[in-house]
Amino acid sequence: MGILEKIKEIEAEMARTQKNKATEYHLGQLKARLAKLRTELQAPSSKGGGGESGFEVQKYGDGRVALIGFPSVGKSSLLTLLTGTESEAAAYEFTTLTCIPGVIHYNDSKIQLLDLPGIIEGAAEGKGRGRQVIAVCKSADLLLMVLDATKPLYHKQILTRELEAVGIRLNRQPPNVYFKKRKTGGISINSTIPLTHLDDKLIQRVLQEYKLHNCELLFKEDCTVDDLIDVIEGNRRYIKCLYVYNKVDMCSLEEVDEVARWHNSIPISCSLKLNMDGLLERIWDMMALVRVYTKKVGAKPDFAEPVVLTSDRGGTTLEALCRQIHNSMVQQFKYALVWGTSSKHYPQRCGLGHQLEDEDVVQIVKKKVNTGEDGRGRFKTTSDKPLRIADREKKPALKT
Ligand SMILES: Nc1nc2c(ncn2[C@@H]2O[C@H](COP(=O)(O)OP(=O)(O)OP(=O)(O)O)[C@@H](O)[C@H]2O)c(=O)[nH]1
Repeated sequence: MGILEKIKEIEAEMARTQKNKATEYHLGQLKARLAKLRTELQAPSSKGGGGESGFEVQKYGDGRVALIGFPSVGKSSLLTLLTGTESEAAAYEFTTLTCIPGVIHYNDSKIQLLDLPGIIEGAAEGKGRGRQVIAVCKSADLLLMVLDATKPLYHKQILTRELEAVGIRLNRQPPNVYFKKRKTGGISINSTIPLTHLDDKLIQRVLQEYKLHNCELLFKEDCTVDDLIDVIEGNRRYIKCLYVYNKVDMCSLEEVDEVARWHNSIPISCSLKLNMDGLLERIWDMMALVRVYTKKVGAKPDFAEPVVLTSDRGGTTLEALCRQIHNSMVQQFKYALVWGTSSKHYPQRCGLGHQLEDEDVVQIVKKKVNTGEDGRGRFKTTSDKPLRIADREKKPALKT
């Protein structure tokens, strides 16, 4: 029996099993088995896995945003509007067949925007180009789920389910659980808070399914069995998602007003270029990019080209800034003077752990290089020993 058939069989069994206290353990075990099979399905060796030409686009800019949605919802039209990159848009479905990249220039930053082929129900199991599209989605910092405002609302649920099936969690934080596999010592389960959805027996059943006989689990929040499976699988991607309702030019004012009030949702119209500024603002807010302007001693800050930091990739500390400039900068770093909202006074003298905020100005002061005269008439070398004249004469002449 193939993986897909096994998945179908488990899904059917779960659908016909009544949910009650007595079946809870069996259902937990089935969920774990399903998660294992889905992970197997994602493996590059399995049929349809891995990359496909046209989908591997190099990362560019300060962050990556991917457009995901059903066919003909207006993804290509949106890419063209936001980036100026031509992506074929037509009234028929599946116009876009590969990954088309564009760049949004906003607030001195460059954000890569990817137009992807439309996906259909069953994408997670390899229907259409679903697997390739989803693989690209996993590499994005933000997803724009483009939905047709004139189509039924359950489209959002179908897409979310497809993404969940491949381990993408939208607008959620990883469960606060410490999990470590061990070689010996048996299973240790602890929690700092009462668990209302899990008990020892259910946890043991899930661990059994994964053949885990020696491990440590510490729950720091009230988790469900799905959270526990996510923690054990360890390959989940937690991505922010903005729900973009396009084609609102065909909706009534009341409907547009309602959409605008939903959480993480924004109404737009590509045809009428409606709310494009609002969309860019929301993308910017959700990406949470931090622009830092560097400055040399006695000079004005370089406002033309900021160093852009993100909390997801590398963090927003002074250390992350140093690493972005050059890896050796962390070793050379003595302290930094910071002007901006993150500093208590102007300028504030800060260490590597200081958290920077958007539009801060930073002047990095490096440690003194250990060469030259040390002020007492001695020559210093890196080993801090005086350089003898004999040593200096031994040095080879510079080649011209
Ligand atoms: N009324 C209306 N039509 C729109 C809007 N945006 C796009 N369309 C139309 O919707 C159709 C599909 O647009 P595309 O941009 O090709 O959609 P897509 O999601 O890229 O489609 P695929 O490539 O098949 O995935 C085109 O005929 C567009 O003119 C809009 O805001 N309002």
